[in-house]
Amino acid sequence: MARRAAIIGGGVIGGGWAARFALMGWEVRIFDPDPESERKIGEVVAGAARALPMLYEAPMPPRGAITFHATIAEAVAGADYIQESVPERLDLKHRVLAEVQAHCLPDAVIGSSTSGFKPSELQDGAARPGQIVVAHPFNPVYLLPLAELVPGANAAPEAVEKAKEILTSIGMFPLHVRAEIDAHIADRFLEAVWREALWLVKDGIATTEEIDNAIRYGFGLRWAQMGLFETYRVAGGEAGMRHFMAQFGPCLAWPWTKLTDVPEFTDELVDLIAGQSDAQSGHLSIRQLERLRDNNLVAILRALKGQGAAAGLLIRDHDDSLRQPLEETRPMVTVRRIVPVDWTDVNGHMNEGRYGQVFSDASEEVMTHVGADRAYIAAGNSYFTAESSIRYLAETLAGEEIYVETSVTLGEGKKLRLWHEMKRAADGAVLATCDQFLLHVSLETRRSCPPLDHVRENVERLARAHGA
Ligand SMILES: NC(=O)C1=CN([C@@H]2O[C@H](COP(=O)(O)OP(=O)(O)OC[C@H]3O[C@@H](n4cnc5c(N)ncnc54)[C@H](O)[C@@H]3O)[C@@H](O)[C@H]2O)C=CC1
Ligand SMILES: C[N+](C)(C)CC(=O)CC(=O)[O-]
Repeated sequence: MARRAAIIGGGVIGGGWAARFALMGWEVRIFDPDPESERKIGEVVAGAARALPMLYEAPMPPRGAITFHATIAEAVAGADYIQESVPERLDLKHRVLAEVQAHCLPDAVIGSSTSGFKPSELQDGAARPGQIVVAHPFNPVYLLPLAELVPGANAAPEAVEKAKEILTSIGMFPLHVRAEIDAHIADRFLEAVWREALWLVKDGIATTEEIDNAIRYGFGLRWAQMGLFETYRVAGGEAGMRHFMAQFGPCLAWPWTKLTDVPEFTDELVDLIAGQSDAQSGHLSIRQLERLRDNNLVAILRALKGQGAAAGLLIRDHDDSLRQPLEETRPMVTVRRIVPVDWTDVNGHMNEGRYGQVFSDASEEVMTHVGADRAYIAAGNSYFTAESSIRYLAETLAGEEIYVETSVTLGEGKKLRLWHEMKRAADGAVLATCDQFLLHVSLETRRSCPPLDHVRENVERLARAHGA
């Protein structure tokens, strides 16, 4: 049975949480007094359903149901995990948390999305302070894995462990923040960057667009893959961090930054920033910007996944955990996936090279299933493709769900022949076929040779079952 999450407050952040939980197979119950919330969350979920599955090669779990409820009591009933995402006001958060605790299971985890409040401030006066933690996410919650998990001194260790288990299971990276401070780790950092950016605009040094360019063409790219310290270690050359600090440390005493001096938040400053932002991006709607952002994030995260680096490594491991063993149907469904944005070409459809990749993934699934898995390959045996013939029958677009049906048409000694049909999930249309001939090889001699007995027997059994 699907696990149940409750989302209290379904705005930008609550909607993102709802989408991530539902797309990871959780039943989601939402409470938000805004009469428009169902429509707004529907739009966030639609964007998430397009973007999140593109990060994965494995099929996503069946999507959990999202339902809307008239009271907090109804929404939190029976929930394992509750995420509070109401506006950033302490009195409101206290009232909502009290209502949640009056009706939820005593061993449910209650996470708060608060960007700035400390957990002890939220736990203050609570019926069961040990149940409440800060789980601070990043927008868009359905794509960015980080959740700062701040328990403070009062959260129960079981609640912290349970929160880590649940956040990890939905593909997030719970960063355990050991000491509670205002704004946790990441927002403290972001506020410093924001403060400097406001000064630069206010002083007429740079426009909003120039500042964005300074980030996205340069250090923003470095931060996504190495963060700050590893980046600067490399910048110190062979002598590393010590040299970097000796060379640049003294600059901190120079008047390069405004340090903690905050610009006055006047209507004039708001008009200046909002006006420049309109000039920079006003030709695009927020939904268009969200789509652009999501496409770029998917492409960046997939590139990092290919490298097994930073957040990409987390997604790769999560992807592995979502894989299900192949079922011996006739034919076998060897691939089920969403076509990611970075697979399309100038014609706006899936590039022909990616068809080869899909069929290669399908044959790898067959190999794993018959016992020619990673351990078998590491021991020096494998299959190489000797010939494949692909027919491209229909266009395939980014975001479409596809699957491959595979039959073993020949399994005889070192010969293995597979017939793949790639289909569109929406209507079952055949998009492409592939007739693939593989030879078993020794990785030592790089020449063909018979497979080990268990692999040969499995291949022969499948060929008999599937018929020529
Ligand atoms: N927007 C952002 O970039 C981020 C915000 N956060 C945090 O997430 C929380 C929510 O922020 P947003 O989603 O941006 O705000 P938002 O204004 O988009 O959404 C807040 C939602 O709470 C609902 N709400 C108001 N009173 C409520 C009540 N009594 N019970 C249930 N729902 C109620 C509103 O109708 C609204 O839909 C805040 O604590 C914020 O600090 C965290 C990370 C990023
Ligand atoms: C602006 N903010 C403080 C609400 C931002 C966050 O809390 C995290 C984010 O997504 O940038």
